[in-house]
Amino acid sequence: MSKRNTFFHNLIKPFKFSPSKEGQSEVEEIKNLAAQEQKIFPYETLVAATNKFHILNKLGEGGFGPVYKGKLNDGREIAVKKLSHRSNQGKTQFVNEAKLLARVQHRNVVSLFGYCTHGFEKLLVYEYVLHESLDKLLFKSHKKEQLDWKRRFDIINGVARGLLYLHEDSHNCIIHRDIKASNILLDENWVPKIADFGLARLFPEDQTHVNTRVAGTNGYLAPEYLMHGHLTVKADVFSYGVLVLELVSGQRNSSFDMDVSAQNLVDWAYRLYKKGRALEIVDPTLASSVVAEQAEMCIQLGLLCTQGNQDLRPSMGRVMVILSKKPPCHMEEPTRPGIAGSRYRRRVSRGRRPSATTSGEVDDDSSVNSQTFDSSSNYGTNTTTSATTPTTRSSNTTAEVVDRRGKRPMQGG
Ligand SMILES: Nc1ncnc2c1ncn2[C@@H]1O[C@H](COP(=O)(O)OP(=O)(O)OP(=O)(O)O)[C@@H](O)[C@H]1O
Repeated sequence: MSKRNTFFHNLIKPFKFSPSKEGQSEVEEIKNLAAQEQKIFPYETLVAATNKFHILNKLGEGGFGPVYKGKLNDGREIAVKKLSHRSNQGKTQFVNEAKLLARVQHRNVVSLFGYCTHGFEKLLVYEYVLHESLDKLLFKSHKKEQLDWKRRFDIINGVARGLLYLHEDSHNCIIHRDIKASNILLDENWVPKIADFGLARLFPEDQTHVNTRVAGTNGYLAPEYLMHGHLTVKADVFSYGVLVLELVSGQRNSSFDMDVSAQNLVDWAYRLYKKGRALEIVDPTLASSVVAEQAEMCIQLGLLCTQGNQDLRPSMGRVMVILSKKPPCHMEEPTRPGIAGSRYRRRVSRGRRPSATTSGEVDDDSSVNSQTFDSSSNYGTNTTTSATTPTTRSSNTTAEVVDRRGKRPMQGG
């Protein structure tokens, strides 16, 4: 090769992709790159770490499949999530998405150590988080005492920090879409860690799934997301607000029964707040530990986050500013809360459009027979969109990495 040709060859070399000089496919190259970043786990390593995915190592089963506890040779404890086989997503894209998520690093977000593909199997490898998820402590009368006010306030702060990171400081803006007590794990120092972030990226919607389900998490869904599929960071802010009020009150928003005249916890809190009696929602278990000014501030903050008008909800940046101030701190007056949505797994028949009620609930009596609440549909994805436009795939359907105005640069599927 002449000097001149060598020069051009070197110039274009880095842009050559598939197949490369060594005959590597694009997938292999990505695999090798990831391996260098130590993100790929050989299947055999995970089999050994979990004792062949032994039932005794099963931590539980969520919407994406079973989760197993494991221990690596280097001593690290891991949680291995075996994704169920519903996705028809290609391997390359799965690897790319998993790589993206594995770069998300924050004290208040569960670390994704890496991933593995093996035949049809797709697995995610997380850091193991010692304590149970928040819901298992907060809503169990014999356990909630472990969560005194300081711990709850720290959790409110920690989750806000984690969400701020996902929304504003990670490589892409990541909208979680499924913030709820069961997705907050607590480590050995009670540091809250947001789990299940970005999982919808690994399970993009496709036409065949669109008409079969409405994903579901009770009581945390922002009304505009539920009713119109309108997804922005403010949907997470809404769910965060519900979580804050749950932490202060020890009550589950979805199964609230403290006051028959109130529709749910958020509504109850708002009514009492308007009467100047906000502190009445505070969990009696906190009687000896609560700092009243902080609790008052958190209630107002929770109400600001759950306002029906998403434009009035604070950003997570503003939430952090509020939380960092010593009470009493000046805050906006919360306006009417939106009614938190519930999503149920149901079969939506083609051609039949469920109507959305003013409460934000999707009213579809055709679903009654097949309405089996099932967290396995819990991708936090296109609930409303699929419910209202069952045969098309909306541009909102798979987005949780979007820009701050709700547009998404990357398309799954
Ligand atoms: N990194 C982890 N460390 C320790 N336990 C975990 C970890 N990730 C998940 N678990 C446990 O595994 C179980 C299943 O978790 P998963 O996140 O799959 O579902 P879920 O949050 O319970 O339900 P859903 O999918 O409906 O949100 C839960 O009991 C959870 O506490």
